[in-house]
Amino acid sequence: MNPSTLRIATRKSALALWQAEHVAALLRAAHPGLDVELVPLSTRGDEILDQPLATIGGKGLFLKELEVAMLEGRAELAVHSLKDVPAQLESGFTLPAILPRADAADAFVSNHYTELAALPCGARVGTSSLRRQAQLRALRPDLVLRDLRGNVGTRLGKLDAGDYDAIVLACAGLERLGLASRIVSRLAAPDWLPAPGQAAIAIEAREGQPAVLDLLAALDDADTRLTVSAERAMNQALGGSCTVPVGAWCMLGEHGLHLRGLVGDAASGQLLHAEGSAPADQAMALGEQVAQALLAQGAARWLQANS
Ligand SMILES: NCc1[nH]cc(CCC(=O)O)c1CC(=O)O
Repeated sequence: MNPSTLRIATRKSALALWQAEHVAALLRAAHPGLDVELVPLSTRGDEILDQPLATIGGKGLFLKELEVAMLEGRAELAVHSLKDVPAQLESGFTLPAILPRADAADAFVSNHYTELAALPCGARVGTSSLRRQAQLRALRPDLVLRDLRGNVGTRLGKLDAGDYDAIVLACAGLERLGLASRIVSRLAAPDWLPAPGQAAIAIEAREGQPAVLDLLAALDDADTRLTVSAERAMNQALGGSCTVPVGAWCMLGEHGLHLRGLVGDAASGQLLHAEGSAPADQAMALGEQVAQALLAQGAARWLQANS
């Protein structure tokens, strides 16, 4: 029997609510007559704001409460930023749809400087992401990196208050919130790598409910699924979560998939790079192959130090 209502569990941040509303609108358009509602919830990841994310640890910090809501029958699906979704899902859950990817680049955001290279020696740059810190240190060892947590609006507020000379955010998040004008320049591949899955929105649901999964699968974008699968397979083979300094960027072209990966050390700014190509149906194997190439260069010591 087809469900007549779908309830979407979502975090309450402006970005999460935008993404959940976006999915709701797409579901209503794909399935006229279907009733789609939002179920906004607080998660541990939203509440622990006084510690750097990397030290709180715990994969899926933003997912748990949403998964509990699905297990308790308070929601049929959850909407996430794919980069916040651990490579290994909780058992019993699946991702029936991955939406077409937005701009996966990071954004250099500043009120005084036009790009990273224009920052004066010793400038204060805000980011709590180890991946961003490692790449910033590699390019500009002279910068003073400072932790910066909170949702997108909070981070921009701290920049505007003068706490930082520049901050780094995801372009996709700024664009979704109507804040694209804050993007001063892009930090993009191949010089700079995003997080695995960055800029893709994922729908999570429980396995074993074919009628619901069918409705959700209507929103899946096959090409995005392929590229992010390679990125996530690489991250998983590195034992990664969003708290380790791993960057990945996969492109799909006429000749198949091309994946670039990096593992960095946020403290020293040392980076290890690897890349590889494979036919489009070999996304998982490509991810594992690039991960092996990074491990062969000694990536494991940094991954362990941060797990
Ligand atoms: N870590 C929070 C988070 N998770 C997803 C995005 C951006 C949107 C996306 O990547 O889809 C952001 C904000 C940011 O990193 O600036």
